[in-house]
Amino acid sequence: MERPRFVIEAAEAESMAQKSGLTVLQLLPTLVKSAQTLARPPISKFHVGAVGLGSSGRIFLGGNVEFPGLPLHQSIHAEQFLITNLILNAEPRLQHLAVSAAPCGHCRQFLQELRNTSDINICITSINSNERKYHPLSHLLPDRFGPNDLLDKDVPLLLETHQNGMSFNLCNGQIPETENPKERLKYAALEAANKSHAPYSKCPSGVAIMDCEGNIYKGSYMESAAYNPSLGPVQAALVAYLAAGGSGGGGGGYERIVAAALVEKEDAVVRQEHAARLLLQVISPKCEFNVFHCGCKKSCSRF
Ligand SMILES: O=c1ccn([C@H]2C[C@H](O)[C@@H](CO)O2)c(=O)[nH]1
Ligand SMILES: [Zn+2]
Repeated sequence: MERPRFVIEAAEAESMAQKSGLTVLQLLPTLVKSAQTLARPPISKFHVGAVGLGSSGRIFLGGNVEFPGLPLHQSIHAEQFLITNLILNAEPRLQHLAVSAAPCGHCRQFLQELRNTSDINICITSINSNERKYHPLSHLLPDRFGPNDLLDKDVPLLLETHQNGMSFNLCNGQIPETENPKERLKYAALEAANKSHAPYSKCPSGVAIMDCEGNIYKGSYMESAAYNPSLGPVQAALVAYLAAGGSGGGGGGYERIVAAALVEKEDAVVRQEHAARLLLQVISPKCEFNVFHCGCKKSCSRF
């Protein structure tokens, strides 16, 4: 069987639906089983699959990822994988979501970081096997606590364009052309940090990881208004790695990650360095990890 992919183009989604005599909205729940096969839950063995339809008509898949040897809160929920997948593909809006199990409170909260969350419609396939119904997220999480409680209305939310203005002192915001793998990795992490959603702590960060073939995968830190459901930058980079098939499709595959770079602000009140180092050390003990500090806007004191 062909391995399911993490993104289905709009035209292909239409033709898949047509072939099955379904609408695209009816197609989403039928893809949840494929999404479940993409999950990596070696601890729980509980495969969660999430399938999202974006405003571009593209379909995105996500699965849960667990890390033996680490605390459970380092796990990536299928819904978080899915949102990260949308970000990787610059999808501006999530409209419909089909999931294999009821989204937990943490995921309902994480989804509040999107604009107009009440417009996101969710179908839970485990409880609606005969009658596939979508319900608005507001139905699953009434009386929400979210970005509006803490931020001005014009602050960009998740999936919206972020430009955090982080730079190293010489690059002036420009990414130099370079063949040097370490430099490429460092600037990839800077790019990821500039797209990070960190409006609560104002401590954006980004990670880039490199596999043994020299491929680079970027991940941006994403905060939640409720803090704990936030997703770390290494997790986000691992989503990029897994979604690109970087792990070779097997069980773990993280030992193929040979180098990683983290970019965050100097003297940041929220720092990723220690958690990132721990996670990388456990999943890929030989991975070389470097941390680069930089300034926001024009000021930069190091590197
Ligand atoms: O909303 C949810 C609830 C749980 N899980 C995952 C987390 C963990 O890997 C496993 C068991 O909780 O299921 C999700 O992906 N999404
Ligand atoms: Zn969850």
